[in-house]
Amino acid sequence: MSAKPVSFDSHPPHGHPENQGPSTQNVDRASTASHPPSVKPDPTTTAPHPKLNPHGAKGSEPSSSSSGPAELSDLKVRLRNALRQYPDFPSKGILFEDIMPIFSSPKLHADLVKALELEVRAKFDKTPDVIVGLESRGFLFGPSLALRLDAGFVPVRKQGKLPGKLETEGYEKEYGTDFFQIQSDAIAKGQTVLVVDDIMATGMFYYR
Ligand SMILES: O=P(O)(O)OC[C@H]1O[C@H](OP(=O)(O)OP(=O)(O)O)[C@H](O)[C@@H]1O
Ligand SMILES: Nc1ncnc2[nH]cnc12
Repeated sequence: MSAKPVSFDSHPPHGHPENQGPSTQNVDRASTASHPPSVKPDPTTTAPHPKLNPHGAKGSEPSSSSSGPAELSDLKVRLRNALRQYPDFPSKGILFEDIMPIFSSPKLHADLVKALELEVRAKFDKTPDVIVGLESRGFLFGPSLALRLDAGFVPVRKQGKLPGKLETEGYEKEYGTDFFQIQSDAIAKGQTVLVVDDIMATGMFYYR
């Protein structure tokens, strides 16, 4: 439905040409479910998209009466503060953003799904028919978001994992090369698709 990635975080991705400086997050702060992070104002929060349609297309009614731009920006602050940074992992020069503290907390996990739903509804005037999740960490986000949007879920997997007729595409990553595959009949002609993943690092997969 869009060739351009929609970033949950409005910072350019790590390693992207627009983001060669140090991380804007606290590298030495470790937050966990049992030690929740402090909430700071989010200077990167943007105004709601003009296409926001609260009564629009399929499955477009957010599931909470308190949802909206203010709730979304609050959720983004909490989620960003839950990330943990590991410098020089898995190799020197990489700042690894660990998303797992979000999933170890039921509250943050619920916040994440809610925020993704609100973001999609704010960004697009029609919800997607299919959510495509990229292995591995895209699988943490895709199925729960698909349920919230009344969409199907289709996996894109690393080479050699899917049976049947496949489409294959190679891509460069921040620390390596890999191949993605999808089943050829997984998406029907005319369906709108939203691709979901955990993080843009170099953005190579999206921008090439
Ligand atoms: O912006 P890019 O440079 O393209 O990098 C981002 C990609 O790299 C990671 O996948 P990876 O295959 O390393 O890990 P995973 O299997 O744990 O998801 C991450 O999950 C993104 O898919
Ligand atoms: N900097 C990074 N942090 C977390 N996951 C990644 N996958 C690729 N680059 C990454």
